[in-house]
Amino acid sequence: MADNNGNDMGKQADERVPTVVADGVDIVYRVNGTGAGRGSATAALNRILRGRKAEKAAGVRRVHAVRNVSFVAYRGEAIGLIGTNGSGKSTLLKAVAGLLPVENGRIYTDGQPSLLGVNAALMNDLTGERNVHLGGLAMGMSRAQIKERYQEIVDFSGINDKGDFITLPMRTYSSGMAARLRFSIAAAKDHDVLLVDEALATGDRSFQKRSEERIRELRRHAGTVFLVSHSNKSIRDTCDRVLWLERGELRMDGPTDEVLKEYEKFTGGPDRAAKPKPAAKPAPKTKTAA
Ligand SMILES: Nc1ncnc2c1ncn2[C@@H]1O[C@H](COP(=O)(O)OP(=O)(O)OP(=O)(O)O)[C@@H](O)[C@H]1O
Repeated sequence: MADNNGNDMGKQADERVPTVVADGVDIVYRVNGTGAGRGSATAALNRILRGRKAEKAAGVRRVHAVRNVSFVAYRGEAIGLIGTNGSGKSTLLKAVAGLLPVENGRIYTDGQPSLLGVNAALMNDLTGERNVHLGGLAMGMSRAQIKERYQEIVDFSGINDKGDFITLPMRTYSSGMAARLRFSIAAAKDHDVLLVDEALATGDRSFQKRSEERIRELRRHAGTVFLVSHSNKSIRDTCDRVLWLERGELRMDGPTDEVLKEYEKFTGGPDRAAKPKPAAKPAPKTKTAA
């Protein structure tokens, strides 16, 4: 049993395998064309040649999205990333995926992280079927593996539940359907580090449940899963640890229940998704004027 000094925790940590280490990470966006010299060739040249000093003069605004964030993630963990809008969750996830440079600090990863965002790019003009193949190849699966998993992916996505949609271009899908397909493709592979950005929020409840189960499975297969979500319920059901970001700073890192308790105090109560849904009631009767 763990004592209050956390001795047991220390022992456990020694046995665990770190998969992501963030060490004092700062991430800064630069937004061009916000002031004088906007868009001019001289301003662009200035930015290239004179670097940081000239940034301000050339109208470059810096947005400091993540500030001095450090944590260690271990194999087999599912970690929720929470925080109010604009607190830096997606930015941090992109940096862990290697898609954004860090300004200061370092991010080390063991294995290949894969970012699965609602915006993860598939080709809108191609059919769902072609996208399953493309997505699979992009994740490093062989053609034979994709063929073998194809039906499983389509079934999991539920895209064909209401007709033969998988042979239609993705642009004809609703946003929820597209998100489901993206998640299904990504979830077909066992990832070293899987980064999920709000993908569960768009699906309906039964799809969310399947996805949560798949996340638990991925964990069992020794990967690490990060899940960004505004649904405290999804976080509770899927994650055993939570990182809470606020204004780019890591405000809390700990067991899900502890962190969510503080977060809910901060935001003024549990989110709507966490509350039991009232049974669907017929709309209140409005007396129609005869
Ligand atoms: N491409 C960008 N260029 C400039 N600033 C950006 C860019 N993307 C995000 N930001 C800024 O970085 C900060 C963090 O944004 P981020 O999208 O990481 O927050 P988030 O916690 O994921 O928000 P949400 O819950 O609303 O999705 C915000 O202030 C945002 O305005």
